[in-house]
Amino acid sequence: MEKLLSTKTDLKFVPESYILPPDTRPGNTEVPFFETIPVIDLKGEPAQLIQQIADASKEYGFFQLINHGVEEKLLQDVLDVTKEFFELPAEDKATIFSDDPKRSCRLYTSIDYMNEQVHYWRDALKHPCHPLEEHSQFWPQKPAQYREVVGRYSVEVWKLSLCLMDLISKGLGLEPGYLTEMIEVQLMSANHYPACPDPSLTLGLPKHGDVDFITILLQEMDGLQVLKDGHWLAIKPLPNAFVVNIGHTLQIISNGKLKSVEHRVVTNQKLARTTVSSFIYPSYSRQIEPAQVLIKDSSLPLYRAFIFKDFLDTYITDTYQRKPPLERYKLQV
Ligand SMILES: O=C(O)CCC(=O)C(=O)O
Ligand SMILES: [Fe+2]
Repeated sequence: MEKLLSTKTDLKFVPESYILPPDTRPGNTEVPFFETIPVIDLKGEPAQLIQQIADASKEYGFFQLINHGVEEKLLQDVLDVTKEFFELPAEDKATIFSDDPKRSCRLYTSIDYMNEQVHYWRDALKHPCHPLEEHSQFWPQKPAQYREVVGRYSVEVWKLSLCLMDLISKGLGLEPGYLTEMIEVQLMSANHYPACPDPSLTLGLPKHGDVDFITILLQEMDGLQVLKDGHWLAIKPLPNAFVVNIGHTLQIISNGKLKSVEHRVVTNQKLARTTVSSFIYPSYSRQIEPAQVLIKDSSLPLYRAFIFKDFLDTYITDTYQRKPPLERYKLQV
């Protein structure tokens, strides 16, 4: 509990255990904005919308989404309530703090604090969301409006995920419902990156790709950076937009057509940053493999079949050892 960054006040220097080795330190965190990442209007003309999402997912693995139908007031309320959560007194946060990654609803810090060599400059509150009636009873009781606000938000994000899965299925030429039928799990992570005395030495999150189908990120200030042709570029915060990115599982199902792109989070010397990531998964027991239609159309499968739960396990081990997590599933073609 005393490990949480949000309960430490007045940090004047970066503690030794957060200083990254020179080869993974960000150094200068001021990088150019990624101006070419598409900004897609969900209210656009359907055929064009399908094409825009397909193109963005193939070329960049990232896009920003506007006119997505989630009310602005709700977006602000979610950011406010999550910020309030991290500002709660230590004794309130202690009730939900846990080092055990198997606990489904928990507050923790960094990634794997007990086992990692260097810590990351992030506290996180993580819990499942869908279906709401199964999960919201385990969410934090404070702030008083947390369950109500995050509950409404989760339902909206789930609806948006179904809509995006439908558009992505169509863009890939898969039969209707192919991807919507596969998604079952929605996990939310509220991330809090406090101001850091020296951002050149630390990261909020290291370079990684997401393991899921898609991630829907709510954010209001910069800090997220994407790797493009060996260079880091910053995602520009757009008011009320979502940042959407393709995860490893969708890269596999699309037989490599859609890209899961590596990204990281840098810290800020003056300002704390709070973001909300929603991860969309299949069921843990689901078999994952490249869609047959895409193989018939094009070439050979690039990945072998596996059970999603097993992939989650190897993703975690590989990521800790800084090995590319898709490598062990690749077929020789
Ligand atoms: O907080 C962010 O900007 C991104 C978080 C992220 O990459 C993740 O949760 O996987
Ligand atoms: Fe991520």
